[in-house]
Amino acid sequence: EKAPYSTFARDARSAPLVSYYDYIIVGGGTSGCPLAATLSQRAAVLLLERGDLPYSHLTINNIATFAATLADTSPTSPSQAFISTDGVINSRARVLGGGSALNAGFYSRASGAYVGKVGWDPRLVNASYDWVERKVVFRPPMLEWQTAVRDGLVEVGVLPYNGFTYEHVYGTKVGGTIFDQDGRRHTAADLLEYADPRGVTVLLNATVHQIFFKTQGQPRPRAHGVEFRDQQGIIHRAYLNMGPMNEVILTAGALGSPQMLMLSGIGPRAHLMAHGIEVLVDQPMVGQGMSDNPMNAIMIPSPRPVEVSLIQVVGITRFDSYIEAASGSQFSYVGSHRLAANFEMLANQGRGDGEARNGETGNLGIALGKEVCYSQSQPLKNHCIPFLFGQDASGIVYYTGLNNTVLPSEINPLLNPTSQAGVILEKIMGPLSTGHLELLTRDPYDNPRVTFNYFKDPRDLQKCVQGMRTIIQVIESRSFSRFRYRTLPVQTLISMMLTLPMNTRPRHISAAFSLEQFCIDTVMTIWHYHGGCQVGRVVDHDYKVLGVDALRVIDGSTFNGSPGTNPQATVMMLGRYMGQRILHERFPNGMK
Ligand SMILES: Cc1cc2nc3c(=O)[nH]c(=O)nc-3n(C[C@H](O)[C@H](O)[C@H](O)COP(=O)(O)OP(=O)(O)OC[C@H]3O[C@@H](n4cnc5c(N)ncnc54)[C@H](O)[C@@H]3O)c2cc1C
Repeated sequence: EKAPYSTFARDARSAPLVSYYDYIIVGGGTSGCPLAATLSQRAAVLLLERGDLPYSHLTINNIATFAATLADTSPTSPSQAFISTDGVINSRARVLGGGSALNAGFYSRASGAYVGKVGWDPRLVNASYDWVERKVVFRPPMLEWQTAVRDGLVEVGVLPYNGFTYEHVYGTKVGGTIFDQDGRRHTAADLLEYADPRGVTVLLNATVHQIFFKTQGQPRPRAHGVEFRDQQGIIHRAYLNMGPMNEVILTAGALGSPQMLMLSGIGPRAHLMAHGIEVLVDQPMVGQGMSDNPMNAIMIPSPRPVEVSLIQVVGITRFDSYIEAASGSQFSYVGSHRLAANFEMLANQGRGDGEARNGETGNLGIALGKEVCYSQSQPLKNHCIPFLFGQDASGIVYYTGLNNTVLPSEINPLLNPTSQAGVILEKIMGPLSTGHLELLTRDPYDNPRVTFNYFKDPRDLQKCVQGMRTIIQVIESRSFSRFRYRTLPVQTLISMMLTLPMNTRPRHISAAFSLEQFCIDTVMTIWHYHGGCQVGRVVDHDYKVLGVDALRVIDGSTFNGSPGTNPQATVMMLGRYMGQRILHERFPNGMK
């Protein structure tokens, strides 16, 4: 450790208009930070991040305010909301540390089989994981609610129980977390503490608009610099020093990296031309193979207090569904406290701003109100959600599932923030369903349009159904019984889920009875989206962009499948791993 990274990270407004480096890294995220720290040991590195320092945002720091960060949709939010064309509300990072500054903290390595399939060197992989773990990974506290989920998983046969381990092994385990014992978040930005401060410059609020290429006198286009803009819109240019080993490296994430390639002229010809972008390399695979592991969940109101916890336990099943859980006030799966607040406001007013539903009546004979439409609020603008609610004569708010099961608000954690609940969720491995990404505008600050095609492959749907069945068994297990109301059967919990504004997709009556339809209607993201610059399609096995020189992509956009149960361990590892490999290429005779 050489120095705290805040000593060499500064706002881009103070940067020179023109500067020169050996490596220019675009995106100070989960892989960009460890990569920059590693390369700085032997080269001059510029790391450009469009967001700010993570710890200047108070909500990032604290485990209890996980959802509040995602709910911040202001233009300077560290979390940039987007909705895929599938109608699933999602977030991408805009902050140093990237997704590791927003995420639920769970840390779990990729399997040996994954490492073998990708073709990584297992020794260097393990050393790189160790390097990450020494700085930012902790053992979670495992209090009562998480323990009940763990015991429930074991009771229903997700075996063996493997105790606390970072390894990816079948059965139930407790994994690592980037939240320390005080619930304080550590991020990939902390890995910059490994950097040599003389070798690295980190510029914040620096949005890269374009990569420059030399074409004259080159066998093929060669990256030689980037244009970035500071917060005031001032244009700066950074170029590579002379030298055959110097490179621009994209670490802008699964949305940012394919977007940046396209903005720089590498992508499908017709699409680039439609946006008036000069085509450098016609590369139809850029933006293809986008995948997001679907997440489905059941929320369980608890009669007893529960701890505030994010993911600590995982059940790794043999049918490729991973069961995880979170508890306490943050309710991550809704995606946003703001949605809950919107709903609460509308419910208390007893009206939505959408069309009224005609005189439907719940099973308690309460006249139910309207569906909730979001005409003002981002990111749900112009979306209606079939979310019915009503009030009885005493003014108590009720809400209803599609089969008209009415629950009083005191056991609805969304309406009653003081009540206690947890959520058990499942994510499917892979997934096999894929989609694509397209530019909407030429402004790198705007989100591209993304389609994930959740459950298009029926095998993904079957994994979801099996995962949901396991969740139901855990809820009904003896081990978990203290944390659920006996008066709320699972069927009611399922109905309750169908009322929550977790996505903008239509809900079907049959979803209350068919787990297939439930999976489709209530799909959410676990934010593990990846692809767009996949190995073998856009980059080679050394992560070099096909068809050009001096340009690599090293981040989640290169994955053909999400690694481990959750990807961040492997994304951070990959930054370190590739940093080491690039330095070995640069100094083949040794680092000294
Ligand atoms: C809410 C949430 C919860 C999650 N929970 C977990 C979890 O519990 N466990 C787990 O393992 N994983 C989790 N993940 C997933 C994990 O965090 C991501 O897969 C991982 O962080 C992706 O890393 P990356 O390096 O590919 O991209 P990122 O970390 O997103 O890095 C990309 C960086 O590039 C910057 N950038 C983009 N475009 C530009 C540009 N034009 N100019 C300059 N900078 C740019 C962005 O601001 C960002 O900082 C979660 C993710 C989210 C969002």
